[in-house]
Amino acid sequence: MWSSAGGNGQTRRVFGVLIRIDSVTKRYPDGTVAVDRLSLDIPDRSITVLVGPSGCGKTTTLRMINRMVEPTEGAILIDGVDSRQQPVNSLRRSMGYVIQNAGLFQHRTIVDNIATVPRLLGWSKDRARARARELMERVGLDASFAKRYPYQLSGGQQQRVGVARALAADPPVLLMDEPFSAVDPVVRKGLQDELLRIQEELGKTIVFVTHDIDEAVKLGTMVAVLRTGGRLAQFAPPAELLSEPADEFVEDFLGADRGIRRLSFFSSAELELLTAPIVAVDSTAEQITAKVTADVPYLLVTGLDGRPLGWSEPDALTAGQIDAGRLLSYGRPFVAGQDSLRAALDCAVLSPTGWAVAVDAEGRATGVASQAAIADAIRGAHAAGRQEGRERQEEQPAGETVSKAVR
Ligand SMILES: Nc1ncnc2c1ncn2[C@@H]1O[C@H](COP(=O)(O)OP(=O)(O)OP(=O)(O)O)[C@@H](O)[C@H]1O
Repeated sequence: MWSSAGGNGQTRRVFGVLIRIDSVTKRYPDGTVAVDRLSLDIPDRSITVLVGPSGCGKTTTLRMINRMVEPTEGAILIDGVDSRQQPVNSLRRSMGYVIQNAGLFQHRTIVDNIATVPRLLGWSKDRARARARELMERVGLDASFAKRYPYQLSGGQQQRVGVARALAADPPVLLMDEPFSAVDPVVRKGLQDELLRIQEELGKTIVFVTHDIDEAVKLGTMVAVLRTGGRLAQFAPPAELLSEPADEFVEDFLGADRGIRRLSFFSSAELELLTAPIVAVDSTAEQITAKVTADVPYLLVTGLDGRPLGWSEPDALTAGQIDAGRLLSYGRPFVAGQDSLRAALDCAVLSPTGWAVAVDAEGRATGVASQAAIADAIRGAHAAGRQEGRERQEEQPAGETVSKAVR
């Protein structure tokens, strides 16, 4: 067992390899090689994303895992057992399957759509429906939707039903094929966040196909980048992908800003915060004067509850009583230790003073950081990340590679 990437700043646990794709090739009858000698170790209880351009073999790979497509060569091992030795029906029951546009049965109510697999397994109607209602709550669907039909739901709501249906028989594995591609970006973000939360709660092993690299980086504990012809270009945790793309293809596929996006994986916990430039709104002129040093071009004024009110030049404060209405905006603060260095940098860039304001979970100011301090922290995090990557690669067998992430 080892620690792994956390899509929302949490450290996730990865327990071992659940699905081993061992030198698998798929050649369709017309001669198309969709997947070419692909080997991947898919870790247990985490999200592995298959990403790549259209036609690179993502769906074929996913379908080979539940034997909707049979490999031409190579083997797929589930928990160490060759999938060909398992009856297809029981194999598929152990793997929930979610597709784009949800693929719901239009003539069945939402509750009965979700209850489909439990009913097939012989559960009574009442028990299957009770399970379906429990899952509706888990995926964030209002109970009042239970008796509606799919056409009476929005696209995003239908996708939630699709996820609930796949989870109904509590399979250890979820296979998801571009499940969120057909919804708008805002709904999509909500569905992604929900999936991370569900994964965190339920500890499923999820194999997720997308052509969207941002989605892959956000969701993946591990990301497999495939190139046309179904060949593996790189298999790595997202932070490593961003910092060390294996070749030009991966680099191009990652797109612009990968340096900035990489900062999402660095915690702000090590960032050095200054508390000296913080003054309470009821401070006396003497107290304010005592805070002023050459290093502090601005003072952050906080309310009596400790929350930031705004920035001021020291001179404007030492002259007399603090007028909260005349302060410069402090912009958007970051939560120290919880948010990433990307968030801290964003705060500094947007701040009228160039300094970022750190707060605790209750929103009380805990310190401020200059852009220079954030740049130092970024250099430190890069060095630590490189070292961690080297150590992990030395310690772990190929494929069993994961690293820490913070968003
Ligand atoms: N049944 C089939 N017969 C012949 N060729 C096929 C078949 N299914 C898929 N292919 C081909 O295999 C290749 C890989 O297809 P696949 O659907 O796995 O790619 P993909 O990466 O999921 O693509 P997309 O992102 O466009 O969905 C493509 O060239 C496709 O045309």
